[in-house]
Amino acid sequence: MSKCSIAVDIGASSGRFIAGCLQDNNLKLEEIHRFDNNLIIKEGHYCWDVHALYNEIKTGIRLCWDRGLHPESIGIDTWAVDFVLLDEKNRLLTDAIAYRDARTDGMMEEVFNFISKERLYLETGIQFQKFNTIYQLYSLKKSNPEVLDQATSFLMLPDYFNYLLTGKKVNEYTNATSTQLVNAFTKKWDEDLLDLLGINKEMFLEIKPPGSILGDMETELSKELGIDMKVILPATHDTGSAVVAVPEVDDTVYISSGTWSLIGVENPFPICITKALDYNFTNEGGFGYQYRFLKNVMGLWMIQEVKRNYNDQYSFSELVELADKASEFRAKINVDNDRFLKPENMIEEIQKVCQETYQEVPGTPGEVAKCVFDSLGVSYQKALDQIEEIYEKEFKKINIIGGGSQNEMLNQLIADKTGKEVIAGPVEATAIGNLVSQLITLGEIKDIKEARNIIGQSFELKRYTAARREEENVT
Ligand SMILES: Nc1ncnc2c1ncn2[C@@H]1O[C@H](COP(=O)(O)OP(=O)(O)O)[C@@H](O)[C@H]1O
Ligand SMILES: C[C@H](O)[C@H](O)[C@@H](O)C(=O)COP(=O)(O)O
Ligand SMILES: [Mg+2]
Repeated sequence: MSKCSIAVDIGASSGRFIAGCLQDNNLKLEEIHRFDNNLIIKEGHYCWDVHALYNEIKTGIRLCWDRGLHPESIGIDTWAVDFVLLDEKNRLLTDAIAYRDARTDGMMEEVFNFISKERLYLETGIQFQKFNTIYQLYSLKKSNPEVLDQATSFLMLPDYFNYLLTGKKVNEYTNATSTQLVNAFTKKWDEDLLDLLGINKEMFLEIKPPGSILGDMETELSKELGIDMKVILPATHDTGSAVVAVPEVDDTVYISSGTWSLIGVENPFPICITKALDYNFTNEGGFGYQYRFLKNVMGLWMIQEVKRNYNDQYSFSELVELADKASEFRAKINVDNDRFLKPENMIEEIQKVCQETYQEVPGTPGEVAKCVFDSLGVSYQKALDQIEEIYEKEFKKINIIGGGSQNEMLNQLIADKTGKEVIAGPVEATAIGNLVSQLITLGEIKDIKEARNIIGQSFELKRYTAARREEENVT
């Protein structure tokens, strides 16, 4: 009987608990639990409800027991950059403040007083997003320096959940790189940089690569939940796990399409050249010490907020249908403007930008949704052009993975706009990448090459070619 594993994939909009095992060289999935993940406000800051999320993890483990499953291991992944700090008694010193919180406004510019943007990029290879951990910690140093002094453990969110399950504290490599505090070449915490910023470097823990076995679940917890499992580190940055699940990476640009759209390529070395800096590409750590040369595009966060602004009156597929019917609507916006990171009302923000740029203002839900999808397409095309400029080559395929790969209209739009073959799926790429990383560690799968072959034959992949080639300028 082949060994089974559990992937806990907690994205910025929802979490899922998926069991997976090999049957006749196919990866069979069983969804055990799914839950929403919403920002909460604590003491004036946007936060993640880590207690509620940990309870969802325990609920999922109990449900495995109820279903008579006996998984060998469990692996947890979440979005990047966010963290908690523990004191010497392992008590929480901070809330899990979210990357969309305003506490990092202006912090990046202040950090440049200590280290130039160019040097920071040369050393870390990480994109400049105002919410990177480095700027969150700098903000904390300014507002509550005593908290940083008391901290003995810096744990990113998957690290924290792993600690709650096992009592062991490490930092996993792929997620650690998203902090912009790991040296892209040594793959270690950049202690010179931490000293430069006056951030307590003692609290950073050993960096462990994906595939590492962290340990067994704490005995008491196993008794409480009825199951004992190994905790294995997948690429705990969700996009790192998603990229593992790209069935064919050669000659392929991937778009990990969820709350964010992460558009990039897998690369064996970091690309820290000026053009990559100017275009704000990142070199996040990947499975097997590959690099994820990619760019963040605002993503389907925008349609999530539009859906919320309409009081969830429309499902995602209904918004896509309405957008498809609003075919005459043409206004487009720059989705990567920081004003879309956390506006009061996304619909009104989109309408304001259309007014400011003297374009037709979207009024109906279909027009609003079409504006979002068309504008995402423009941003994807721009990023693709930049990737091909830096690589000095044309990529043949685009593989869209994640929940957004279910958006058939957007898939076709990307094929039409780029003229490339678009492959859509797997939908649950992050959980699948998480699972195969565990199965490789358990010896069920030989390596990532074999894993990708198995994924390619286990899941339906839809293909789109250009119905019509579109040439448009970015507004
Ligand atoms: N049936 C559907 N049709 C079109 N788009 C969908 C559908 N279901 C989900 N989506 C898109 O997938 C997105 C969520 O992707 P997912 O990978 O689950 O996000 P995350 O991991 O960030 O929580 C939603 O914001 C939505 O735009
Ligand atoms: C804040 C980061 O850019 C973000 O975590 C991104 O890297 C990411 O992984 C988002 O994943 P989702 O599944 O939440 O879209
Ligand atoms: Mg996700």
